[in-house]
Amino acid sequence: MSIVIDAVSKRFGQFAALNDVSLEARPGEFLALLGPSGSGKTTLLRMIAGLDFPDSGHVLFDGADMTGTPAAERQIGFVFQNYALFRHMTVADNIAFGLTVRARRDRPAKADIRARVAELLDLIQLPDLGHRYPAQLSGGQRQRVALARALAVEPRLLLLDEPFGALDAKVRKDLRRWLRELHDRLGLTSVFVTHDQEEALELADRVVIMNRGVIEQIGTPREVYDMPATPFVSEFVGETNRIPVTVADGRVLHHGQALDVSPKALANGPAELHFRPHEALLGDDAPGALPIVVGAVHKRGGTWRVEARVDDIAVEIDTSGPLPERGARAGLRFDDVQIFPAL
Ligand SMILES: Nc1ncnc2c1ncn2[C@@H]1O[C@H](COP(=O)(O)OP(=O)(O)OP(=O)(O)O)[C@@H](O)[C@H]1O
Repeated sequence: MSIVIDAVSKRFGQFAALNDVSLEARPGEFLALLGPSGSGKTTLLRMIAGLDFPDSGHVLFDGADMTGTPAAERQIGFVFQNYALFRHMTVADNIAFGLTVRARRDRPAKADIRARVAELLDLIQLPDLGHRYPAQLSGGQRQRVALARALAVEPRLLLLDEPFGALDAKVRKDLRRWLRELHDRLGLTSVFVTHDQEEALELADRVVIMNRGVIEQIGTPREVYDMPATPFVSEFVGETNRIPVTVADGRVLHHGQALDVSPKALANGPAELHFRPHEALLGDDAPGALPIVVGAVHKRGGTWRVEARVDDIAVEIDTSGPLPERGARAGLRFDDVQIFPAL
């Protein structure tokens, strides 16, 4: 199923939680909504779910306008971080819940519900735990049961709000791989809210980066990492070094000295150079290079991480080449670099 969010805005009193947000999820796509706390991710998810309604704009599923349709009629599966299982019900009864509460005419026969629950227990790889109570499960197992409960009603769309937020790093990593496989196998369209960039970049086909109620960029994990559209995305996704410069008549100046850097199409005025540690080439302090003073050096994975300073600004560079001495003057060059107008 495809989802279209068309110019959706939502206010809470004077506060604009979503401001003219538009995006599309293609059928079978896994979208991550990524952004800092309060950026509007959950509000947007709730509009898609039908748990809340926009002040203006539209929500379409497969082209049909669902803007005012309540959640119960949207055929959606939800998994929330704090969407606790019913403690007094067994795992099997929890999974069956969405089917057993249906009106009699839509409710499957008891034997069919049992069969469906057994199928879902297999799917979440907990085939023998149907008789247990939630308190007898680990956190990761509970979230898998929550997912099975969401899938029981055969949703067309799966919405997940920080489903693994409360779990430890290792379980989280395992579960997210498993979730991605499940998404592919079942042919779902999924929207996943997270503020963990690693999770978003690893899981999603495309990442929607949100900030203060607007979308800063929508792109593949590679696009948002390698080609950040805004300074916010550059800072929020991955590590970034930022150096103030000036654009003047097609040149990029640092303390009046021209750098070998393309100003792209920027107008004259103050600007900011953004580069990731692996994007700088460490060399000598020749004209055109950004001058640095080398600090500590330490091993990081297969490369060296060099800490350095540009004036009093700390920068970090990854290199596998010859290592400069601490205190040495050196210079940085760039194959490709992001440059944004100063805010
Ligand atoms: N019912 C509400 N009434 C008033 N303000 C609200 C309401 N729901 C959300 N907000 C505000 O809207 C903003 C966006 O909230 P939202 O929950 O969408 O953010 P989020 O990006 O999901 O954050 P988090 O990562 O912390 O969950 C926040 O500033 C929040 O305080």
